[in-house]
Amino acid sequence: MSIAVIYESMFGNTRKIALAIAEGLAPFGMVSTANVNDPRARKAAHSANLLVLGGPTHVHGMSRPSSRQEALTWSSDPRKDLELEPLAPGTGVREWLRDTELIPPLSAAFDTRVDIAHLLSGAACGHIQHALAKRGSREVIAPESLLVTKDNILGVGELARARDWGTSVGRAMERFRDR
Ligand SMILES: Cc1cc2nc3c(=O)[nH]c(=O)nc-3n(C[C@H](O)[C@H](O)[C@H](O)COP(=O)(O)O)c2cc1C
Repeated sequence: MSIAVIYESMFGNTRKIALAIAEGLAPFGMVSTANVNDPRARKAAHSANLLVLGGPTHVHGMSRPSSRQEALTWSSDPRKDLELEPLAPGTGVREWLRDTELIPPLSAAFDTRVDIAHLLSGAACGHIQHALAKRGSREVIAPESLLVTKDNILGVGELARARDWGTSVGRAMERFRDR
């Protein structure tokens, strides 16, 4: 099976989570991982059986040009101590999904968000899965949020949880394949 793990990330948290998910998926097929602003992302999606797509939660949902602009502003505030990802300026998951011609038949969605009550944080992952379904892709497993602190630092144990979730995605994908 060919698996594409595609992510958006302004400050690196979602990139690290995506790489950990890819590790968990490694026993289940050929895994390619790419940022939405890397041309390889589209190529990987076009040839994949399964797309695992994720991004940061911005304003309770998927990022928009305005929220990514806000993130750029945060990164130039020395008090926040945030380093911008080299591939950060550009498109987001929402636009990438809209502009990618071929979306794999199977998918799973994830996000990163702040570790506070879901009612307060919102979560991008459900919106991403909904957008994938609108493109005709079937979810193999429920969307998942991985958590960061209010200071934008990955929570303790979240990389391990991401690896385990990747393994669960792989197992779920196999159940779909065997049907
Ligand atoms: C403009 C902006 C808006 C955000 N809005 C939310 C939000 O509504 N809920 C939330 O839980 N986190 C929110 N966050 C925090 C990010 O989801 C979180 O820091 C994420 O891990 C960043 O991922 P990244 O490092 O891959 O960019 C927001 C961050 C930014 C920059």
